[in-house]
Amino acid sequence: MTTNMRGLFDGGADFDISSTVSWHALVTHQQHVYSLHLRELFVMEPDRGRELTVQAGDLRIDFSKNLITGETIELLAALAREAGVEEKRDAMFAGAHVNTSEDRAVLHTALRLPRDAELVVDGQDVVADVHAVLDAMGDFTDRVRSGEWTGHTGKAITDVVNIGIGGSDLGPVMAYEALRHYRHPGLTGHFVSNSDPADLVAVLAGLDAETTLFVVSSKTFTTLETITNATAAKAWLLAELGVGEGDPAVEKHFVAVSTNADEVAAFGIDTDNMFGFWNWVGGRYSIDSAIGLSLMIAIGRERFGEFLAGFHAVDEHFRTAPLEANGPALLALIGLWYSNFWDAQSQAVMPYSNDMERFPAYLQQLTMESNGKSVTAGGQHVTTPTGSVYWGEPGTNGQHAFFQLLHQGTWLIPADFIGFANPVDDRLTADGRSFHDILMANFFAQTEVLAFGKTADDIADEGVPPTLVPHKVMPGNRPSTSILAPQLTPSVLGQLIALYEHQTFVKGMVWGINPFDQWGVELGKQQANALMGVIGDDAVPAPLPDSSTDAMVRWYREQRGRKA
Ligand SMILES: O=P(O)(O)OC[C@H]1O[C@](O)(CO)[C@@H](O)[C@@H]1O
Repeated sequence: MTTNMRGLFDGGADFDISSTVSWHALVTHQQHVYSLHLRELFVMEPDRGRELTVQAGDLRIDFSKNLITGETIELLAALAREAGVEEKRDAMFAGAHVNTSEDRAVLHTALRLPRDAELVVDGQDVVADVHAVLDAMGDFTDRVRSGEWTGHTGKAITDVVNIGIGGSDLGPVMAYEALRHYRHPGLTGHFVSNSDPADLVAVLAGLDAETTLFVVSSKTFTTLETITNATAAKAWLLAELGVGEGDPAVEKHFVAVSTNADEVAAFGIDTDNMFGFWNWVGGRYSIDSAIGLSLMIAIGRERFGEFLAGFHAVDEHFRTAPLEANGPALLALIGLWYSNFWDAQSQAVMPYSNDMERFPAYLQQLTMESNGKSVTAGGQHVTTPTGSVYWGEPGTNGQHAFFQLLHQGTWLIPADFIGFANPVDDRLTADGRSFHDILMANFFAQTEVLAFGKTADDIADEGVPPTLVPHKVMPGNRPSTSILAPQLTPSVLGQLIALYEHQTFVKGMVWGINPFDQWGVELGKQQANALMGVIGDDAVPAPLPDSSTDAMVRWYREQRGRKA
């Protein structure tokens, strides 16, 4: 396969997804589905609960409570085919340069290939490279977990601080929290990301430098927040240990995860203690690369292997299942159905798992940094809305906060519910009742009530006063997808992440955009650097171009005791 995929991914300057036959068919079809309520759909198709459920690895994905019919799926699959989703998927897996604006392969799927798989890209044996790094991570992890790796004063490590931001933080912290049950009992993980010093200060306050290991995670090793935090952490460590800059103590307490060996060395970290990855791993697709080092230290190399195997199971499903029965593809296409044909602007994700609290935040970067684009890969302005706003909270907490709007508000907000049959531990009961059963009863109840609601007649029949009836009507017909798995294991977490990675890809491919670059975050970084000089300088700044920023900056300088 050629590595130059510009033709396929640019789609040709004339290709406009909203002008395709399938798109027009979906516009017409939407009017038909709009006239039906989920109550009617379940009467017309009594077995749709089973028929519209797809198995992807261990994930049981029930799409039946969506505003769809069998025909909707056929039309959406036709749209995906017209957009070339299958060819683009195959090209991505094969290592083609699908990230056209940066001329890079996109191979997070290679990070979870088994050791005996084969993939050579641009002359490089990718599988061998991946497993060499995994082995190095595993060896290091074993040494830290066993106490063989010690700090400068010979004490075993008790605390691991991951310093990173964006994809170099959200994946590690989300997975560390989600896999709480699998963590090493003698090691505590901490995550510092924000350039607000409060983040680092709060973490350092509870730490003993002698037993702390910092993992500085940054693909580029130039990210302002990460380098600032790492520099401050190094100064803290040196002061706490009573040694000076350049002291070899740093090597025992700082390791790096990066693609940039020069910057790692310049920072003062021994590149023997650097775990590498490659420019074909995007930041938001990197938790399964060396960026997962702090997670591997927490859960051990075997569990990390299971985590990767989970990703791979869903990769294989995505790669081989027909679109009509393909979990990630359907999740994407039904999401796109709401964005583009029902004017839905957001997508809620509700994990019924407290340990998955950070999953919605993780998905925000994955989906919104990927698909928040308004030009196509070929540089044309898109003709359709793209990237939804992802948000959510664990159930049941969300029920007592924003579910009111989901049930009776005016916006159409499709929601993904994620739940597990078995808790990772069920030691506590409430009067003999399982906590977990209470949690899951709520999961099932919410998806049921969102779909079917309660009519004015039913409410009146209960003797509710007529003036109160309209307030109590539950319209129903609110779509949700239920994603269930046997248990939140490392493998299942990997499967869930891969599910959302691939749904993000499919959406991007239908929209014709490049989900793998993020040019939109650059200008803000440059501007912050420019303003650093303005707000921190002794000299009174020259007038700034706009009166709002100018007045704010002068006010800020005054507050900080600087000349305004
Ligand atoms: O790992 P790095 O290079 O520090 O980048 C951190 C994050 O910054 C971004 O580039 C956006 O600013 C993300 O894509 C990335 O995950």
